[in-house]
Amino acid sequence: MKIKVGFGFDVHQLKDNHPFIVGGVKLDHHRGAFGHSDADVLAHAICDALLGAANLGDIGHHFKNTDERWRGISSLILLQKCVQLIGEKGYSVGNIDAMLCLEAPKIKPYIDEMRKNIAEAIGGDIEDISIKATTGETMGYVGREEGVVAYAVCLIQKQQA
Ligand SMILES: Nc1ccn([C@@H]2O[C@H](COP(=O)(O)O)[C@@H](O)[C@H]2O)c(=O)n1
Ligand SMILES: C[C@@]1(CO)OP(=O)(O)OP(=O)(O)OC[C@H]1O
Repeated sequence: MKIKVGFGFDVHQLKDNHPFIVGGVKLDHHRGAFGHSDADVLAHAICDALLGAANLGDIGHHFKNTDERWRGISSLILLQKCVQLIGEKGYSVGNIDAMLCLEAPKIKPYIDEMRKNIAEAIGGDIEDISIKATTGETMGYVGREEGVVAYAVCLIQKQQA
């Protein structure tokens, strides 16, 4: 078995009266993430972790933010496409561990739905998807609610030829 590790990071600007989609869940909040797609920071960090593990570049390389096909798209679809891309190199997803940095809202009540959405998108087991969160303790752009950040690591695996 060949096992590889990947790391992903993403940040999106927060704006008033904007939808806030994280892990495919629409959060109930007065501010939301701005981007070309649905700006799902968690899905994007996971995409980058998967692509990085397979040495396939990053999300912007595969899904350009000037391409009208991706405008407003659910990032769970982009995640499915990343799983297809690593699949073409013979890899499947082992596990994912992610960290969200956002001041508000509290995401604890949404975490299981996010894990389910991510697991469905990658065609994996919810037990292999971990999502955690921390605030910025009122400091920096996270603390001022100017932005939202996500980090993700993953393992991917394939049988040795
Ligand atoms: N947006 C968030 C941020 C944090 N949590 C949960 O609260 C705990 C305490 O947060 P700290 O920033 O003080 O570390 C943290 O362990 C998370 O479980 C959250 O649900 N949503
Ligand atoms: C996902 C893409 C493509 O719609 O756009 P955004 O939603 O702006 O997100 P970003 O994290 O900048 O990643 C890459 C993009 O090309």
